Amino acid sequence: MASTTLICETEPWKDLRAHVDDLKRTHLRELLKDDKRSESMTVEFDKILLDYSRQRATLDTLEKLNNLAEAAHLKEKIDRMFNGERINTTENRSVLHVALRAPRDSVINSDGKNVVPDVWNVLDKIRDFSNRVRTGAWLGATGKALKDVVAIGIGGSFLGPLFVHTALLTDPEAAGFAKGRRLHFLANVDPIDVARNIEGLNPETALVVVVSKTFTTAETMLNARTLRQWISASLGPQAVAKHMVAVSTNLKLVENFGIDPTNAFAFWDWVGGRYSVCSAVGVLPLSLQYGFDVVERFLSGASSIDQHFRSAPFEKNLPVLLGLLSVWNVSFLGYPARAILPYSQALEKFAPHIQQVSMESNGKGVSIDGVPLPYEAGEIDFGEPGTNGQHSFYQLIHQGRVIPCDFIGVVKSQQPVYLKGEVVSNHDELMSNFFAQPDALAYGKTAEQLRNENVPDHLITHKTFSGNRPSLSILLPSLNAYNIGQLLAIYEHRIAVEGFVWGINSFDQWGVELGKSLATQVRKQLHASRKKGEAIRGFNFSTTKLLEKYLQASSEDPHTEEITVLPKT
Ligand SMILES: O=P(O)(O)OC[C@H]1O[C@](O)(CO)[C@@H](O)[C@@H]1O
Repeated sequence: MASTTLICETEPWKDLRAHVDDLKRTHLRELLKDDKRSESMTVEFDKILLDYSRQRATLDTLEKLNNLAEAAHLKEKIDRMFNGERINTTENRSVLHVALRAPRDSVINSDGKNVVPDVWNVLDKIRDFSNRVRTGAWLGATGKALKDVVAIGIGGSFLGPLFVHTALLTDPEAAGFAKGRRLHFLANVDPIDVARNIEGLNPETALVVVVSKTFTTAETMLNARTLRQWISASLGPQAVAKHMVAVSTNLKLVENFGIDPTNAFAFWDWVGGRYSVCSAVGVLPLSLQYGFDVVERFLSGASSIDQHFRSAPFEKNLPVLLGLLSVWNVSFLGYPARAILPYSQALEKFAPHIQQVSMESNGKGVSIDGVPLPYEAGEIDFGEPGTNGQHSFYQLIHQGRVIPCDFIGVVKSQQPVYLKGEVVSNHDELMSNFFAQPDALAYGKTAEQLRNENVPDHLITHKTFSGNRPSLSILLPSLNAYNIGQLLAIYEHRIAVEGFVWGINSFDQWGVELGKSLATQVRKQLHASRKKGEAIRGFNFSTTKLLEKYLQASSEDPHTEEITVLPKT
């Protein structure tokens, strides 16, 4: 299995390449006439329905994709991940986010050690701490209950928890447990984000959770120092112990920062940042807001998909099917992007989260063995909840670029409304669009149809829709904590499947390092120019001029004088 052969050199890849021409001769209008095909392109697991009949694929395509999975050793790679092997080779780490949501009695080994008891130790500690904060057994320095939590973190230490929080906000059960509490996220190093977060916030009732896997991320650490100052300026430095806690793999740095290690919640280097929402990264802030029991249901949902992913045959395996179809769309049909279109406002932060999971994982240019890829890996993910997206970028999807779409619908609304006298309930209105859009994309509208509708000749080409635009539909039974966990895990594993087939390392992210080190050089220059009037040196003409302009135009702003109290917004 340790082979350096690129997947594009295998027979199944070449076979799929040749097969593209067969597909080019068909139109989705034709493919969708075959009910048997459509029926076999529908899969259900744990009340989640996946319908991929609107993919530009035949049953033959699926068989060929299955051969590709075999050539890529997909099954072995999935097993190696679950077995805790160090599949993140460039960082020499195992990839075990599945252990974060494994039932208490399961055994998942990393380096011969069962990591599940460690996971549950932290979960128990979170259950206890969040209960104490929520019940008022843990109070702030002035004796007040802590009702506002500010989670500071960026990237994976932000986007996943934000997605889950946003999805739970309107879930009636979760909302009931969150009464009187607020959860805020501070991610951007832009001081505007600080200003927005502390607007209307009283440090006496605020708990700051610093979330950083490394505890070295520049943005997070500056924001943490900023809020530490906000707390000490108002309540005194001794208040920090009551008002700041941390989540990290680097407990030494947490202590150096001045946070009591007993108030630090650990995770492990076998959890990638973008796969960390099921660790204390997400579980702590979410438990503080909704209570641990709700979050535990979220973990169970993710775990149910983990088990399905590991054991279901590929033809019934949701993440595997989704992953293989994505490879088909990107590598063979040549579509570089994917639109994630949830028909639920509760999922408004799902696409931004998946953007990181997918694009940081699979945005790679070399194979896992370091060989430059002669094919593109990764895809551009973006999205908006329907129907907002329909009034924004759908025009491009319908008549411009071909972008495979994921339509995600929910059977039971979190907040049903049915007004007297209306034709349908508000949720049915929303879902009418969920059902209509995939067909509009697939079938399009022909000139002949338009003529039959007496559309004037000069508008025929403008109103013609080519159709033949692929999509898939995922229908969830509802959107409670359990289903939210399932949805998350389906996408996490789908993205891993894509990476496994492309033969890349989906679990490192060297690409973000260069920008970070160049920013360090700029930071030094800004300091030297502002404090010592040093000339700009070591940058190209363009950057030098931009820096000069910036320094000159902002010389009046508070860059040189240190402030001790944050300005009021
Ligand atoms: O949790 P940390 O260590 O602060 O890192 C934040 C983010 O920075 C990255 O390393 C790069 O964007 C992400 O992978 C990670 O989620």
